[in-house]
Amino acid sequence: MGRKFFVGGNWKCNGTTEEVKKIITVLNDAHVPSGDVVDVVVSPPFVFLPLVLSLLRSDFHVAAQNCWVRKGGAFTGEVSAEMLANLGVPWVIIGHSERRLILNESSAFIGDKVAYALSQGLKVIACVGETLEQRESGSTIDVVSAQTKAIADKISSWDNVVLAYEPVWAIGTGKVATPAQAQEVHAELRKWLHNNVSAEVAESVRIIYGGSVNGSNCKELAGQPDLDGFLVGGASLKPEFVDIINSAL
Ligand SMILES: O=C(CO)COP(=O)(O)O
Repeated sequence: MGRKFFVGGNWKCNGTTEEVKKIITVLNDAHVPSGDVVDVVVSPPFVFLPLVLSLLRSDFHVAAQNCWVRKGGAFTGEVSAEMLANLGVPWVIIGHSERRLILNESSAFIGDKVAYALSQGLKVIACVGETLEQRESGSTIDVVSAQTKAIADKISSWDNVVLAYEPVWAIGTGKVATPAQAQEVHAELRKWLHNNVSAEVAESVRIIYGGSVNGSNCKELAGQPDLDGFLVGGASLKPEFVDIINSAL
């Protein structure tokens, strides 16, 4: 059984009600492969989740961009995994580099979050990726392996996890990883899973790429054997997101 292609759209901290409605209209009108061929998941800011849940076509799914690390309670400003489950949000993005680097979330904290979100029945898009400095010093594989280990240490099943490789130097920079650069890291991550989790998990877990993916570069990236889809930032707010979904074919 092959791995089903996965295309996520991370809207980050963008959008107004009117803009959200426009994006949804484009997505709802789009001709794309069936849900048997590709999983499409859009991730609006928390405040727009109910609107997106109510308007979005039923073959596309919704993700939150973060959630709290434990059960909710006295944690001002946080949104818990239970709340997302209660709202009917099936997916959550955890460990995005913007949270690791700007909000100082550690790998151990992210591992705890992934484990808690899974325990509440959510599916997780877990992100890893190296900075430019780390790439230039030759530590890319060590960095992404350690980030993956911090997650693997806390979870007992990878069934509901998609791993997103997002090199920090490629995010929002227009500097996309070459297909060969992406394939090399994806293959190493799969090897890490094989050696440290199991052969079955290595074979079945989808490893998706994020970082300056657009309608023009997606097809070549999608052709790489260990690349099972995308996590798209900027281009997920534009009609070309539909072209990226169609790169699944
Ligand atoms: O961070 C990303 C997706 O999570 C990628 O962002 P860009 O596609 O804007 O580079």
